[in-house]
Amino acid sequence: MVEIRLTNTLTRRKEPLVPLDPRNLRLYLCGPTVYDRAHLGNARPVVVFDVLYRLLRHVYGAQHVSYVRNFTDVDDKINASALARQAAGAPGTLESLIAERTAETIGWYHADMDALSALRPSIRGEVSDRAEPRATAYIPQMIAMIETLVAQGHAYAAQGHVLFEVRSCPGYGRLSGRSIDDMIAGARVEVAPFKRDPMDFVLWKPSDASLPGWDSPWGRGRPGWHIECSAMSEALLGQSFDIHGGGIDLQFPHHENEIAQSCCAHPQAGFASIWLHNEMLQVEGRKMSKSLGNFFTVRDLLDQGIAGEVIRYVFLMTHYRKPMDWTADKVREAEATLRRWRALAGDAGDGAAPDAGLVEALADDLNTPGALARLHQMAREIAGGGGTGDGRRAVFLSSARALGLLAAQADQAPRGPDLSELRDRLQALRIAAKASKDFSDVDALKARLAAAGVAVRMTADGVELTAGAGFDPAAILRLEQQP
Ligand SMILES: Nc1ncnc2c1ncn2[C@@H]1O[C@H](COP(=O)(O)OP(=O)(O)OP(=O)(O)O)[C@@H](O)[C@H]1O
Ligand SMILES: [Zn+2]
Repeated sequence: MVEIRLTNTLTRRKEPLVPLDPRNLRLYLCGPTVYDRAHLGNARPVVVFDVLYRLLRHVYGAQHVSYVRNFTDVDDKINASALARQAAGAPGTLESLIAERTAETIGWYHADMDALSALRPSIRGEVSDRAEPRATAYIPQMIAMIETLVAQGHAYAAQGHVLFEVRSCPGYGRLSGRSIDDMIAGARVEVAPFKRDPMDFVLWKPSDASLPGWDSPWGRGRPGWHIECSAMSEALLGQSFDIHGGGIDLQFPHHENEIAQSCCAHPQAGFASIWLHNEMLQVEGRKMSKSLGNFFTVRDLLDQGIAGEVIRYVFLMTHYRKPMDWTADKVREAEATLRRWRALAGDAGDGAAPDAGLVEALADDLNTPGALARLHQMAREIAGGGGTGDGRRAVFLSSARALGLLAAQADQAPRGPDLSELRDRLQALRIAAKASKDFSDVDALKARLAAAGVAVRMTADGVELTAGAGFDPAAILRLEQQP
């Protein structure tokens, strides 16, 4: 079996991946906060971890890999953006504005990441909403974990908040490699009267009547960001799992705090064995970020006619542990290469095993530049002729596909009817209607879905859409394009 080696941020070494359970290799990636389109930087971890996910599926088998990537759909940035839209005159309650926006953003995220040929997360190979948990669906688990931390003396309640007491956690700072005192000196920690120590961070905070909130032992409130991932990873992957990932910007404080919470709640468990972090996509030497305003979205590039596969290739050109820039030269190189490679692969058959040298490059800490170099070499050999052309072309094609490149046209076209965006929209309208007692928008969308051959079933926890007889994809497309 191929030995996979990964650089573990926790130990700062390249280490062999030793699965806790080879029949269920478990991977958690911190997903997006859903209030806006993903920018190109947000797509880098998705592509990097998709390469890892594909490699794990190749080595261990798709049913033996679980990949969970969450949606953070409760967050102060989401609240602030909904409040701003309300202030600008958008109709509806804050709750309905938030529900609409998070559902819409999740639909955009899926469409954009699908365009980059990123496989959807799955649990033991099964793609479902469970593999992409929304934080708001796991509030009871978060409350239970906070209660455990309070009971074990690692957290305290004060003025409607619950704070994690950082100095109660022996290994705190190990992931980021800093002492608590250095962190206080270097970080912009929020000093607040209810904190015993400025480093203590929020597990739970109070919500006034105008903000989303849930009942808890500490009053109506909402979770802090860090506890979301600790609770969701435990619920779906267990107290110990193999790999936890994200961008390097999450190393501190988000991941340091996740470790503190999970390891103090379950001192006998290991939490994540390997911490894997991708470096940043930069613009003129600075991280591309919403707050700096130096960003463009994946959708902007797709709309300019740059193929998702080209964006993916540009990411693969740089090793994940190095910062990178997006340049027009790289785009030209990717487009020319992919055009040549498609022509070379021609009608090669599917199903060959990928080249061992390429798999070896990926197993060596996801060396994607090395894997691309191997593909270039294979392409030169095929172009140079030689008798066994067909077999070589089949290996070339499956090797490119191991990297998520040269997908079959059928894979790129939407597979069957994807009704998730419309389902999310109907659900958002329904939440809004419950608040406003005006169901006319819900009824109108239901009628249009029925006319397009879609059966609608409303249950206590959600909406189910199924394509029935008379399903009309063109009508669905028109519905999707209507605001
Ligand atoms: N410039 C970047 N390069 C690579 N990864 C990034 C970049 N910016 C954010 N990420 C990663 O994107 C993922 C989603 O993060 P999230 O939705 O919280 O974005 P964000 O941090 O709010 O973005 P921003 O920093 O622009 O506000 C995280 O894993 C984060 O590390
Ligand atoms: Zn997280």
